[in-house]
Amino acid sequence: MIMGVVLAGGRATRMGGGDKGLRRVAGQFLLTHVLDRLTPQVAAVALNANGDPQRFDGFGLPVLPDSLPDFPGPLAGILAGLDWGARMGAAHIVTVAADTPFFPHDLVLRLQGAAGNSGVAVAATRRNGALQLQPTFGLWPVALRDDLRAELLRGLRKVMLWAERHDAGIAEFGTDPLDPFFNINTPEDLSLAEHLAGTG
Ligand SMILES: Nc1nc2c(ncn2[C@@H]2O[C@H](COP(=O)(O)OP(=O)(O)OP(=O)(O)O)[C@@H](O)[C@H]2O)c(=O)[nH]1
Repeated sequence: MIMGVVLAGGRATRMGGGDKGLRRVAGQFLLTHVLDRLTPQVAAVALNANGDPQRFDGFGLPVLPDSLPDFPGPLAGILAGLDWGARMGAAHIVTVAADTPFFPHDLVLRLQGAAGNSGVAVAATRRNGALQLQPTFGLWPVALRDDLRAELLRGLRKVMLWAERHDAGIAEFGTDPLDPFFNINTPEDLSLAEHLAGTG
């Protein structure tokens, strides 16, 4: 069983603070766009976010604070997702970023197809021949959660470094007509997403 976890624990400094997922694109929360893509692909979904969980009440989903507070970066959110997956009896989780509204409808299937013996896979695209890794979009076995906890405590902060240590497979996605991992960091990105949502 694969569960989905939306990584929404960032600080959104380039956006001016607050929750990027609660910004609106085409009249809907960014998080709603993300959930519309993720929910059909997994058995259940949770949000990873710190602070007051009540601001997400309208989504009716579990809100998972980082398992290790004060460890900056998305790895702490992935660990929170793995701990939740373990409690729910899942074998794997798939993580997605809360600021990426157009990610592939076949993300989970393609990650499963790319995973090697370790069961780990991450998404990527290619630009001018070079692989662009998208490690916040990954398939992670719940059995690796104690390994991740130990690595975080040792100082590991980079998702891709942890993925490489577990021989991550790479699921490569096309970018025509749109980079599916276009993510929203600034108010200008939000305007562009508004335009893309209208034309897409
Ligand atoms: N749990 C958790 N998730 C994080 C943290 N930092 C980033 N993320 C998530 O990682 C993904 C990529 O985040 P970024 O856009 O690089 O960082 P951000 O904090 O959201 O935005 P900036 O502050 O503008 O860099 C998003 O899904 C974030 O929610 C963190 O400290 N904890």
